[in-house]
Amino acid sequence: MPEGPCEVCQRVTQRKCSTCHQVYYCSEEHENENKETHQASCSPFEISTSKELGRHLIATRDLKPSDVVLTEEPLVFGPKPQQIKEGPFPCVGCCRILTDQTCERCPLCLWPVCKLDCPGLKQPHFHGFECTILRQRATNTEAKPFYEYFRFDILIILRALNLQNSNPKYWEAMLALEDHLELRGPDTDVYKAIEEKIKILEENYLNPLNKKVGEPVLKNCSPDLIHKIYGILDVNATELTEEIEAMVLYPTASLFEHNCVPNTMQTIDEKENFRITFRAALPIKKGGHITSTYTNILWGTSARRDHLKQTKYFTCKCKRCKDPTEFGTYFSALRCLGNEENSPCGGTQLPKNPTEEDCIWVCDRCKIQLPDKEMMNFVNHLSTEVDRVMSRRPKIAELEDVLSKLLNFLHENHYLNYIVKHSLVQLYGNEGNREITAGLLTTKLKMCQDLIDITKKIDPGNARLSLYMGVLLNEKFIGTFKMITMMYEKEKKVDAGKLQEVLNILEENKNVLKYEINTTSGTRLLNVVCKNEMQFKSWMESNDLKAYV
Ligand SMILES: C[S@@+](CC[C@H](N)C(=O)[O-])C[C@H]1O[C@@H](n2cnc3c(N)ncnc32)[C@H](O)[C@@H]1O
Repeated sequence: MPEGPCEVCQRVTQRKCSTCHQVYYCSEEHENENKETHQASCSPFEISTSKELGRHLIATRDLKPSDVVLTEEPLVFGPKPQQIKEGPFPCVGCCRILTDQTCERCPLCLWPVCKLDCPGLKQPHFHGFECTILRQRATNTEAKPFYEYFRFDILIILRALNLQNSNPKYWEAMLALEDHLELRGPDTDVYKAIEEKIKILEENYLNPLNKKVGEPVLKNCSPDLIHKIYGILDVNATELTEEIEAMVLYPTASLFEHNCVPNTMQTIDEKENFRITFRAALPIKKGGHITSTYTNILWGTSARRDHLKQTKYFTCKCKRCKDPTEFGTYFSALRCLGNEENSPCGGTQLPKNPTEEDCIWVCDRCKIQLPDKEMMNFVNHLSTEVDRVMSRRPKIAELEDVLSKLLNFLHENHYLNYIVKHSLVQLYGNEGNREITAGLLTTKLKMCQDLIDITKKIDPGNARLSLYMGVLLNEKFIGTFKMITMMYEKEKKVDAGKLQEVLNILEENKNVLKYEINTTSGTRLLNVVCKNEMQFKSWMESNDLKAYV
């Protein structure tokens, strides 16, 4: 049993705070005595364990949206542990993506950096330690292709291994995390890929330094340990993808259980050493599970389930996964495809039991059944086509063309249609110098509203889709404002309720984006929303118009 000093008398005890179980009290009396002082820091969760979930977090009191659940600094931060074969590459100091390969280099190891005084270069837990290793072969930089020489995927392992020297407490905390080694045995692809990394790590980095120093610089760096650390990173680390491409591993944040409708939102502050903060996104009752999400909630159930199985080794059984319609959104639904004997009947095809392995898809009208594998292959094929179109900055005509093809096979709310429509609503009224027509404006506003309704159903707390929602609300504002000015020019009056509606959209958007200020796109969008608000209010003022108060 763990023990620690009582918060009041310092006597060593095993008894903990009965609410958060995080601090020690030798008696109920001392716990009550310190209640008021401890209240502010009393953890809103306790760590529980179950056979199915492993460790997970349970709320120790009722939490309302925006309440802070946890805030902590990373154990390890570094480039992703997957080899990057095609640029752009990250800066070894801060992992900011470099657009220019011939950019500045670290003066000591000659690895690429964003600027010579990047703060990450000197920090021992970022580039500081590994630099002493990398510089052992700093003369060979041009001998191989860029991606073969600069093995960014090795760096995070060096940083993790160095914790045994630099921070034994963090080292212990890291090794206590789930690694799922039992599913990453010698016959798996992931095992073979790591074996290759271990060879590179030893031959190119550790052995040269050990030779120079005359003794092993890391007490423990056996292949088994390296396999374990890669397992820990794959199962637990958070990926950063916007401007900074990196992996961050946190001690307690790693214990959040997954749910496809997470009840917390997370923000990572890159200016504060990548400190992570989790806030409640939905009300959470005392005793309820506190959840996060490990996958992309803009994917349909089969795609999410497959991703979780491949990368996190479990099958999700949350409410959304169990519901074939995904809360009435039909986010994965296909139009009836028919079969060899029967042509499509116009019905909707949905998985019968979506959480079952190899489930069957049934048409709600003609009852034709098709296997999950066949449906997934078909959707994957369409998804590749959508990715191809989206990657080349498509124009309205291209998007409308791909959408009309998709609508032949997919439900109008299918997640691939969502992606295409989300781009379309931003282009309607924004392409070329032509004024938007009243008809197109109506289409834009309807599409915005449909997407907003879906987004609210799959992410009711804006836990993950606040930027998507922010963009939609902003387009809804633009469309509604345009509609109002058209009406005003024609009739010289506007209903006060309509003006209030616009103000409400702006207010809702500021609320949706309030925790996005740590991301570049979030800040940019919030600035646009504030500018739009000023523009709208000054238009009302100049025309002497008033909304409801
Ligand atoms: C990031 S770790 C979470 C902490 C982990 N439970 C532990 O004890 O260290 C992810 C692992 O937790 C388990 N897990 C998380 N959410 C789950 C869920 N909804 N259903 C089943 N297992 C889950 C899986 O084993 C998964 O690979």
